[in-house]
Amino acid sequence: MREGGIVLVKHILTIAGSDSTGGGGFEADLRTFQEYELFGYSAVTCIVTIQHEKEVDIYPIPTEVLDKQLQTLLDSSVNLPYIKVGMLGSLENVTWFSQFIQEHPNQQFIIDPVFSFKETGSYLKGQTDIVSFYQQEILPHTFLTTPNLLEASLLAEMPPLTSESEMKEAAEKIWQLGVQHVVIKGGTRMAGEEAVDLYYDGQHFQFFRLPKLTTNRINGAGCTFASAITARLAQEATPAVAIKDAKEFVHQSIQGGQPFYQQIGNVWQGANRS
Ligand SMILES: Nc1ncnc2c1ncn2[C@@H]1O[C@H](COP(=O)(O)OP(=O)(O)O)[C@@H](O)[C@H]1O
Ligand SMILES: Cc1ncc(COP(=O)(O)O)c(C=O)c1O
Repeated sequence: MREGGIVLVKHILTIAGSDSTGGGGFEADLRTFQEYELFGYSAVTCIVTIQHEKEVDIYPIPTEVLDKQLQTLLDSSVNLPYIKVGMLGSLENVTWFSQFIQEHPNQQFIIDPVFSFKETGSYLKGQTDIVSFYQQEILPHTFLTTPNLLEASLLAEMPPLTSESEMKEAAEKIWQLGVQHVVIKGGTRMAGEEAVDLYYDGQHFQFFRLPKLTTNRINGAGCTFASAITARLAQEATPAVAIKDAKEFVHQSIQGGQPFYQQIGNVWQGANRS
């Protein structure tokens, strides 16, 4: 759309934490939105720092500050129909968000339930309560969710998922919580040569497969995948098309990943520029 001589772009919001390593969090989301030529906004939920490659500290933003960020954005004249949500960072923030999502029935929420860290394999504090808030209060109001294999087993209350049939069973259980579209990321955690993701809309299963890349530059892959899906939805793609495009986008971003630590590096969204 044009206004005078100016091209007007679509606007999109992420509610997410800051990843001080630069790879994940709202930093990844905004870089992704930019590649899709969308005007990205962020409301910051927490700041994550990592010392000596293993000590993860999460500094949650107080809920009143979260409220004020969202008021600033949602009171404006811009339209933000699609909102991506990443790490909320504390049980207080998860509780706050449960209320927020229910008060905004006209927005479509894409929820990436971030419960654990790839860098260290550690989990968020208060994990059991956090998972039950997602199950009972958040997912029933969610348009699309993108758990990884670990998060899917927690949400579906199943043992670790090791096969495509278990992914299907978990997707059905998560869908029964009330979310409209479920995407389970098999990623590298699933055995085999392919990075397999599963989409379920309550009726049909669809697998998305691409070759597994041999690289450790994968920090931010989950955030990039969910924000690319949100970007394509904002551009009016169907969920199946949005997932297919996002899968190719994150694949390119992993392939063009940049070094950070010796053990793990960061995905680079700019690798999608031809
Ligand atoms: N090594 C890899 N090669 C190709 N695709 C990958 C690789 N690792 C992850 N992916 C893909 O990246 C996306 C994010 O997955 P994953 O890294 O499992 O998420 P999370 O960051 O939430 O744990 C998925 O589409 C997954 O299949
Ligand atoms: C704030 C924040 N959100 C999300 C993530 C998850 O990143 P990924 O996309 O690798 O799952 C991280 C990882 O460090 C993070 O710090």
